[in-house]
Amino acid sequence: MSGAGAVTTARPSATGSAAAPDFPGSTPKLRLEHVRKEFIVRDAAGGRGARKRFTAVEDFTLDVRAGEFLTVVGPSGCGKSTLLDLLGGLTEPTSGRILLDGSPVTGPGLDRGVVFQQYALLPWRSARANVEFGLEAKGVGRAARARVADEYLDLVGLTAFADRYPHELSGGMKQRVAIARSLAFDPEVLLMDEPFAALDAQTRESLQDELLRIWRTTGKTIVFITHGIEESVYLGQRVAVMTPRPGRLQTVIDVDLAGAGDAGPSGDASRTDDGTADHSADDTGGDVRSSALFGRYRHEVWSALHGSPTQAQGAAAGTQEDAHV
Ligand SMILES: Nc1ncnc2c1ncn2[C@@H]1O[C@H](COP(=O)(O)OP(=O)(O)OP(=O)(O)O)[C@@H](O)[C@H]1O
Repeated sequence: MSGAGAVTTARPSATGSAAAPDFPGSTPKLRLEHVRKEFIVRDAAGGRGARKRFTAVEDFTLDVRAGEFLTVVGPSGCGKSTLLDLLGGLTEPTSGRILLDGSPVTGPGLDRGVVFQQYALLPWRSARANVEFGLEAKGVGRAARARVADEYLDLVGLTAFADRYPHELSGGMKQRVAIARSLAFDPEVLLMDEPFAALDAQTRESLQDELLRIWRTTGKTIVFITHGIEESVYLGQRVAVMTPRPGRLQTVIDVDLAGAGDAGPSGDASRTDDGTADHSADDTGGDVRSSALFGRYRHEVWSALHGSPTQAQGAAAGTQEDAHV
């Protein structure tokens, strides 16, 4: 672990180079290799019926190791959701490839759970029945479904609300159900697209802590999209910073919050083996988000998002990115 103050661990993106592995010697859980995504959109300037190519994601190369918590941060419209859709197999790259355990992703699968900003719960089903949904698709029997659903509702602290319907739950509770539903069919990877963006600040912070606890309990690989700098630093072991559209990988910042928010002279209140914030520190008075170390990481991500050389290059190249078709 790096000592407090040793913040800068960013590396430049692999843009334009051969896709060298981020973790030599081991197969990454997920690998994005020179991924580019274009959409065909209407071209208002080109006359009636004209279309043009629109590049949302450009030459994106990144490995995610098994059990890692990776956050992806970038400005609005930079292609974050597009990237998550690609990882989920909901859409295909225009060029480049995406590998899961070394095999190309060809579509959605039960090996990946997706949690969206909108809870996407079925309104006519109770919380338990919503969590059971993915298990039905997997052919799990009724009794086993109910048992697994209750286990995951317990994990997200909703045992007492298992029989409630979505309209009877708060926003935070609905998102907890959505997380339980994604975890219940035991995917190896959890893909989360700004899942807490619609929640108030206090609920968001408590769900961030819950998610870290769940991640530590389950050992899932998590890719978490956000436009919140603080959220990216608080949750991620690494923060992948994207440029404005077309989204390229600007840089990856390693985060080690070990020791941040230390509560007392012992200095161990928030130490974790994985370097992410330990919410239990809050119980002892530690406040990770207010620590100087957290502030330095936040500034580092902020600096990468603003005034980056790649941003200027992207703007300069803008006229070439939207080719007519
Ligand atoms: N199906 C589509 N067809 C055409 N353009 C699309 C499509 N999906 C996304 N885009 C465009 O691609 C760009 C990236 O969109 P995306 O939703 O991935 O960005 P984002 O970073 O998630 O944005 P936000 O933070 O605002 O949610 C946007 O300019 C968007 O308009």
